[in-house]
Amino acid sequence: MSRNSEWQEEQQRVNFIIEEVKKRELTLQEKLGTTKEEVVDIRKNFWEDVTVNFENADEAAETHASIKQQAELMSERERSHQHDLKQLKHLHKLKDSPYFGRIDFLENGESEIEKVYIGTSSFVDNDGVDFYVYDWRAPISNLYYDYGPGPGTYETPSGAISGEIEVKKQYIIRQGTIEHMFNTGITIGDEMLQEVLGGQSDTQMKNIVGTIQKEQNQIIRNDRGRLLIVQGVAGSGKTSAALQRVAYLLYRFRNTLSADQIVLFSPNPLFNSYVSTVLPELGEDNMQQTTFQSYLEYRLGDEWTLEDPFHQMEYILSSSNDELYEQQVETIKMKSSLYYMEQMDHYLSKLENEGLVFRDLIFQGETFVEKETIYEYFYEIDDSISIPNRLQMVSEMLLKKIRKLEIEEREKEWVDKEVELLDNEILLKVHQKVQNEMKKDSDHFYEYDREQQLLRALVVKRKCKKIKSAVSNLYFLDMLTVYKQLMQEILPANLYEQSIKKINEGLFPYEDATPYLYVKGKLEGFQVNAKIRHVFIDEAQDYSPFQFAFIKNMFPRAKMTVLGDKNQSIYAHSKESSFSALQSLYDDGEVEKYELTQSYRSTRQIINFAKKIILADIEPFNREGEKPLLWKAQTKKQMNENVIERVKHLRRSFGTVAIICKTAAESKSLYEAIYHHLDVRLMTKHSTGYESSILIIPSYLAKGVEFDAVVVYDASRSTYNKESERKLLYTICTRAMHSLDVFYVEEKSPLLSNVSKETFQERM
Ligand SMILES: Nc1ncnc2c1ncn2[C@@H]1O[C@H](COP(=O)(O)OP(=O)(O)OP(=O)(O)O)[C@@H](O)[C@H]1O
Repeated sequence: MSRNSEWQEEQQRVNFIIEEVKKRELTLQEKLGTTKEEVVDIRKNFWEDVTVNFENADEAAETHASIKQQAELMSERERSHQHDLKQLKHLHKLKDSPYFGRIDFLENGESEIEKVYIGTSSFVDNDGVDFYVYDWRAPISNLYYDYGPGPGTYETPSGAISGEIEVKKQYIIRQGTIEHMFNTGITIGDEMLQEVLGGQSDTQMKNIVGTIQKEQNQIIRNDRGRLLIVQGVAGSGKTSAALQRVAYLLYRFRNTLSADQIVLFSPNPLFNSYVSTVLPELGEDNMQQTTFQSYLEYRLGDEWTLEDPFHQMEYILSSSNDELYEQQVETIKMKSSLYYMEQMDHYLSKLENEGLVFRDLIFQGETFVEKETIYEYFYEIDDSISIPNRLQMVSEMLLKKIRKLEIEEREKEWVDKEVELLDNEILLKVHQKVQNEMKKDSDHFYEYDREQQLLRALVVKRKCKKIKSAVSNLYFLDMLTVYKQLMQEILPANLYEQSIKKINEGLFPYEDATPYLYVKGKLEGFQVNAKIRHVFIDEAQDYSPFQFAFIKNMFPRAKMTVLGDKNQSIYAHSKESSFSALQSLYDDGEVEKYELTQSYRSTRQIINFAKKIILADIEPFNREGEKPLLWKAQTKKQMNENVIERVKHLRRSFGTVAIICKTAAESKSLYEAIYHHLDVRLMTKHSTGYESSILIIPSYLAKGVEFDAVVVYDASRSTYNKESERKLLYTICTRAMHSLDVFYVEEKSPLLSNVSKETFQERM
């Protein structure tokens, strides 16, 4: 068949499918209208359609059954309505681009080749027999991602199916028109990827279902194991694989798993919004998204104002002259190790027999129960009972005491005064209550006395509310002192003193938050989240072993997918061994590991430059661009002028140009220096999104995100000179898709000394 007539035939099929989709949309819209009316109708007539009669037990049971039946009918209609709405969303997407791939598959033992078209969701003919389009997550679609032409096998619930793939094709269809069509081999074609990756960056991440690579597909579809670890170089598609994996799991386990049972921990709010459109674009609901910081804040409640990790980061990146700097870094490292957790466990086990610290219980400004008494109560309880259970028992004991106190207090003088201060509304309510009582019981003693009795009880009850809730929430345990004592026991004296000083300054140090919550959980009982079935941790190299262990503990029923790049770890607590520490928390058979070495984001020239910074093994994708430019200036003023000119030039070709500074302080001062000359936007830790434009952004906030052009600001010896900043510099450079410029004053950073001259061009 000539290429032209083949193209025409394919376009005709696309037209046919789109017509069918439109028809289905109409039918569905009509159905949706009817279901909606039905639901409104059921709601309106709910009480008319049930027979309500509570005269005797039989009638009541019948009433109950009738209400239940009616409620079930309504929720069934509502479910069907939701299902149809989702279906409509899928159809809407198919109308624009019904599919992106095709394989012609001859199943062993069959004589007819099946043409399997693959798109973002399935579309079946009216009889429900023929698949016009298969969902990319359907078992048969796996052939498309895992094989080229030749033999292929896919798994189904009833066993493996093998056969021969005769043809493998890819399409780019936009607004119903085939724009590109290729025959392709095992890797999903270079042409297609060139087309996708060569485009301009987006302020929102795109789905990659049309071009998922074989090694990414393994990660997306793996449903074995409890822990899946992905170590992948910058731009290798870890985040993409994670998001498509969420979509896959929602499809594969659609009867038992919903989006709100999945949580993604992401590095910062900007990243959160950057990835938030991928799942809706695939017709799925978004999973829960949070940052570890927000999660800690939520867990700490109002008890503390938590230092944010970026505050810590600013200190680490800009205060190396501080005399306590080394000590501070050492403390952070110590508190993030599993060794610290073990030491804590050891200390906590000693508390079984002695050493917990309590607070006096105060009522009306006076000590009601002394802490020593609470201590005695606690340690008198059988020590075979766990600490959380013993604390509960003490709490109940104290509540009993408070109830007794309540009765005694009613007779006290202070109550008279408080009764007088009660507002009229309450007086009226109590009066009415007494009137009602008197109707039922004529024998009742005097109305006035009864009213007084109730009012006094009410006043005392109100006064005791606070102390009762404090006791129920175990505030009589002095957690902070326990935690301080524990640090004193475990840490060397100098680190201990510094830690105490930091806590006393008012902000709760970030490095203490997880250990503190761990101790609290161990003593008071963990409030675990058993609803969550999958936890995803992106940029996982930035989590400490302690934090991993904590997350595992908090989500006991969840499987974990952990994605990171050891070469991008930028926090003081990060360790190369973080992943192996995490692995050590699982049995060998529970862990699945993958490595991604091919980078898709940046041009070959950018990767060749960046990989020399860390001497890593990265395969660039075959996409060409300009060599990075290194701009030398004699003064800072000149560097700023160079940046302004270059950015103006870049902006003519690119949508988003990011000027990446080392710290937030530097970003701000650059912004102030250049905003009169350039239309720039300053990104801060509070930024949740951006439009295609010129941005100034601190290094650590650019994590996980990408830009058309990156300008590395001030890569001078004076700014980047510590070995610990090597990975940061690498991370910054790998944010660039098409163009990279590095600016410095006088002498470039020694961290660039391994980068060979052939990989860049110099400018003065
Ligand atoms: N199979 C693919 N098809 C098309 N684009 C892809 C594919 N894999 C990755 N990409 C693109 O490569 C870029 C990098 O992907 P992603 O952000 O997922 O990588 P990452 O490994 O999380 O990166 P980093 O660790 O550097 O933040 C994105 O633009 C993504 O769309």
